[in-house]
Amino acid sequence: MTEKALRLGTRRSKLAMAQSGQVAQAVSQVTGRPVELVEITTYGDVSREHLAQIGGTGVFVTALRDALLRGEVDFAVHSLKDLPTTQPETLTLAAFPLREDPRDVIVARDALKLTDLPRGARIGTGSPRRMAQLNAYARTHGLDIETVPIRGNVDTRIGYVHKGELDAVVLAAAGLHRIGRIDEVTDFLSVDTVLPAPGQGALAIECAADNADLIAVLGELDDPFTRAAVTAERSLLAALEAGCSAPVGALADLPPLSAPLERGDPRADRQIVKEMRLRGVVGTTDGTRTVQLSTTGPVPQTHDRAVALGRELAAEMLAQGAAGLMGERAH
Ligand SMILES: NCc1[nH]cc(CCC(=O)O)c1CC(=O)O
Repeated sequence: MTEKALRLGTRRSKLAMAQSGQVAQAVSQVTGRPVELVEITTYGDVSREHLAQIGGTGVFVTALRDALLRGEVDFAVHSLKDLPTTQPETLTLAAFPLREDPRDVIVARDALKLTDLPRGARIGTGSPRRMAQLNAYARTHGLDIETVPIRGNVDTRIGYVHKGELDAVVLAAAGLHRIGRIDEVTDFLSVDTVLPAPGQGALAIECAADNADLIAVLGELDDPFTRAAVTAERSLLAALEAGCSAPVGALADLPPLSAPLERGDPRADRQIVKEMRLRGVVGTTDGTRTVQLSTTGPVPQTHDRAVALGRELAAEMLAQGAAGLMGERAH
């Protein structure tokens, strides 16, 4: 007997199709059921011009969630960094699969790295978070660069470099990896230089909150460390009351080791490493003022502890004046 296919609702952008396809394969493997992609088209897909005005990625998330709530699809895959921090009660994030590389990267002309860019180099990014941190880095490291606001999908953005309109653009490693263009990266930016967006590099698999059977099978794709990390990062973002386009960077990862690793050292095993470091940053887009803090402790073992970790770091950031740096928004 052939089992009925599970329906995965997806946007039709190249990135969305790539990540939905990858998750579809994984889900089909754990469930033994075929997974069928159902393309959800929104006004935002039809008109890029209007997307800026109607509110960025929010429209896509809303359209996917409407399809889930109407029962037209069984589950959906989101780029976590594009997902609002408020979760509707009727829907559940059933799995956070193992996170992809969370770093931001540069695609530059002539294989240039960030520190090789010539005086006056123009770097394209529409993200106030990236602008703030790149400009702050430039100020403290004697780099003379200009951040230029751009928008559009990954192809469009890389196109600015190929056409010679910009010296470099900033993108997420994860997106390039998923669409098979990671080879075009000319510099992987250290997270000490640019902290990624909360949830960057992670996907979230969402389904109806009352579908216990589906939640259970999707849960097999969940990576507990990824879940703890992104929950803390998104809690930090929510506590800073920042919109998705605000200049907030956050990353929870393994803390640096106090001593170099030897071959066979058990600390290399993530199961044995029990510590997590959470870092957060906010700054003005011109890079003149930033508040960056970090905290290290045991990997939170429950949702509530991960949420508390993010809130605590946000509270410390607010106490150091973070709120005053968050007035700016992307256009
Ligand atoms: N805002 C666009 C977006 N949303 C998710 C990704 C891919 C990276 C990810 O999944 O975190 C990107 C592209 C980018 O920032 O370069």
